[in-house]
Amino acid sequence: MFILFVFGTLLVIYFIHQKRRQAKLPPGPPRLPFIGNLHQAPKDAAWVTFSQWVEKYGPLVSADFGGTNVIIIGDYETARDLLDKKGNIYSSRPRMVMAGELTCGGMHIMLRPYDEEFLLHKRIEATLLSPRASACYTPIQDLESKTLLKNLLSTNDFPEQYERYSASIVYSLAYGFRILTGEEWQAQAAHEVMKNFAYAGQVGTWIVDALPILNYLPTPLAPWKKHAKRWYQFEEKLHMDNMREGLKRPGWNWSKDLGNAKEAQQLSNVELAYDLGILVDAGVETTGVTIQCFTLACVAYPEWIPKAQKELDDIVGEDRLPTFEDLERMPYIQAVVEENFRWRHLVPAGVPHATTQDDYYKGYLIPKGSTIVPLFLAMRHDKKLFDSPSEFHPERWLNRAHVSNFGYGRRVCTGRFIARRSVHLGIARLLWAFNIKSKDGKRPIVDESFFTAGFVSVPKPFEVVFEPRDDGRRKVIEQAYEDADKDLSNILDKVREKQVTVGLSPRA
Ligand code: HEM
Repeated sequence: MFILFVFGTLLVIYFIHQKRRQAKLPPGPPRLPFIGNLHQAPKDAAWVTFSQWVEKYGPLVSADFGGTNVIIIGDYETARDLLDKKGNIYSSRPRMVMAGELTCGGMHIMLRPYDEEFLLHKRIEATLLSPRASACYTPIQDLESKTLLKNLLSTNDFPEQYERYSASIVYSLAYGFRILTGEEWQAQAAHEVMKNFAYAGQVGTWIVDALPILNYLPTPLAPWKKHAKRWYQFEEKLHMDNMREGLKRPGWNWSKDLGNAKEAQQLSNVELAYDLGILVDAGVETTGVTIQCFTLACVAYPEWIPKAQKELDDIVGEDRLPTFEDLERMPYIQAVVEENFRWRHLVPAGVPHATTQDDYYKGYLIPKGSTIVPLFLAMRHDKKLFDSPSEFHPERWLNRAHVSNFGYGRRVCTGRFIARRSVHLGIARLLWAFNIKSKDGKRPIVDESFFTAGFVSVPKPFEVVFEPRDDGRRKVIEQAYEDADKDLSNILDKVREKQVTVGLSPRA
């Protein structure tokens, strides 16, 4: 009887404490006892429901998904105040048992908690991804974008061509070999890895993500462990095979450089292979899908294209391709790139962060362990900042400071200096070379249903014709490709030399 009384009292105290804490949380949809908002947790296209909540409750929303406190950030100001300025609190990641711990063995840098180990891996990679190092990789982007244009003279299959472009840049850097067709076994296996990862990370699919304690169960009672083990083994083999290949290839590359890092000596080969493998995976889909969105904007809102092409023609002329140096002098093309990121970001719900201690913001409590959703879609379609946000208007960016397209604070995308150049040069050269038109001559109506609903949201298939703007340009493309140095080891050694010239000390 006494025990029951004590237990009951503790329960009442607990509920009063919870209620008090809840009262201090940011506003949000009403919660049910015990499950909170679990019944409203979106399985797909979470950004749609979250954006409705932001519209209703304001730029800081809280929800409770079965005990996980979720804080949704719906405008740039709040994102900067919390994720950038309070990076010491907001830089961890939510725990993902199935995707992070089991499928990737805890070695996926994007899913690592913010701790000493994460910082060690970040430091080792930083040398390869710094602004100065990234600026040395332009000869690879130059070759791959020439290859992209040449291929688009004979095919309109742009999603595959963009993926080849993005993949070949990072494979060249990481492993010293190019992706020439996309049919290579490494590219195919990488697809399998990304598919498995997406499935492993699917919200609401794995009970162990809701109840991590279940992970202590032995494998016969935990069927998810069998899937995860198979996926882990497949991915580990791919990353290890690629790294071994990279070490054998002639010329400088990341596999050799990373392996020689002083701090790398305390890491196993598998950890190093994972660091490289994740960088490569992170670079493929992101860059390719970003340029797909640009292509969709070309056919859905073509009004801006003549202005962009005029700027290209004024600065570059008809007889050569745009270069990296030209990009600096083309504010309209820069505005196109910026608008492209705003109009449709490939991760509309952003990549979640997590808090490592309680925090207060404008009187609201943000509890330790909260999942923080930087809701890119709501920020980019904020009507206070952008008129008719669903339309594509590069003009918005001509007199406005650019915003972050690569995340926030201490978890900001480490590949952004490479990615931005790949996207920028790719877009400038495509616009210089082609009239990009929809195949049936109609403008597609682009709304949410035009995009897939997974974590990475991709335009659904649409048909486009890449028509060289004139015969002279066709010849320029063919000649530029013909004349390009295609000896990758030679290019990589030049990349290395360039690094030395700008004062860097390559480790291989
Ligand atoms: C257009 C292309 C790209 C876009 C739009 C993009 C975007 C992002 C975003 C939004 C994040 C999450 C940031 C945050 O949590 O606040 C991220 C993380 C990351 N990105 Fe990118 N990215 C791109 C290309 C790349 C490339 C080329 C690489 C590697 C070479 C790369 C490597 C990474 C890594 C390693 C992380 C995890 C950082 C961490 O957790 O600390 N990304 N990226």
